[in-house]
Amino acid sequence: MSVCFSDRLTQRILATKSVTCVGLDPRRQSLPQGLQPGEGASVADWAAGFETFCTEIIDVVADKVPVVKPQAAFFEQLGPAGMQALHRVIQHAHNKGLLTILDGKRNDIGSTAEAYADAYLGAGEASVWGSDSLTVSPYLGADSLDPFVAQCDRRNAGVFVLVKTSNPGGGMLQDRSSEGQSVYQTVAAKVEEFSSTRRGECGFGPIGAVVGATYPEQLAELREKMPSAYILIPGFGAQGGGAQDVLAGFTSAGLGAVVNSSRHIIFAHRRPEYADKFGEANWQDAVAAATDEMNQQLACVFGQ
Ligand SMILES: O=C(O)c1cc(=O)[nH]c(=O)n1[C@@H]1O[C@H](COP(=O)(O)O)[C@@H](O)[C@H]1O
Repeated sequence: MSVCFSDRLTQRILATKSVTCVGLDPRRQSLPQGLQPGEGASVADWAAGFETFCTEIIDVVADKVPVVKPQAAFFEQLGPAGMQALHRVIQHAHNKGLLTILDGKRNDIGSTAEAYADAYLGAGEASVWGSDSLTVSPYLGADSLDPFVAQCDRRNAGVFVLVKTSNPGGGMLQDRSSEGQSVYQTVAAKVEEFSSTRRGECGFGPIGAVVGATYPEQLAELREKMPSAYILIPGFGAQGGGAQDVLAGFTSAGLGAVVNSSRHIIFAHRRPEYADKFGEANWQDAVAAATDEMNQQLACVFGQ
């Protein structure tokens, strides 16, 4: 890959006029009936169902959004068959021109983190996964992030470091203060340090941050503290975040962030407002409608 991750993301955002990230979180019990393999099905049957589900979603949203975020956990639940499905889902997204954020929230001590970085962000035959970017945890310290940053440099990959997560309990650690600074502020400063020396043409670097839509005040604060970092904003839709909550994450040109929604888009056929209109058999149309709706709700970021 010859172009910086942040520039590739920016190009896709401008081309699609969308800041929506569609989260691929396949859950057995929520799959459309037609894709549920039935009683006594093997994990391989479920993996096939997940793969069909995710690739069909990709086909629907490929021209509507810049990026998709497969959540590794749901594929890992299915063992090797699930991991192979995940691999093919990532490839399918790339074949359709989408960027990928693999949501694995990985990390370990530096020497092991190197293996994670190589596994998920490596290139060609060296990597089974070859994702464009990966979510990573900062809780083993700055040296644990170095291998991921090195991989960003080597391969023009990207990472999103957990800074202020969307869940209610995240504050237990992230809001803790010492020496006048909270943990999330300390992590944000590190992210900015990494990205500020690696800015692409768009003005942002490849080391991004995760900040939940459920914390709009902190999002505004963190946008200011990390002017060089792309922000992945989860928590839109099913977790209660709305367009007004995420506005502060963007620059006046509508750049610098992408907003993830998983359940509200991929299982839109189960939402009352779409269930009657499309029915379960037309779940792909519900995905398209929910994606269009989110794009419309977020169109305001371009006109701030
Ligand atoms: O890293 C993430 O993507 C993430 C971070 C965070 O703070 N909160 C959060 O919800 N996520 C992920 O974003 C997705 C949210 O899914 P929905 O609540 O269904 O939109 C899930 O895959 C979560 O694992």
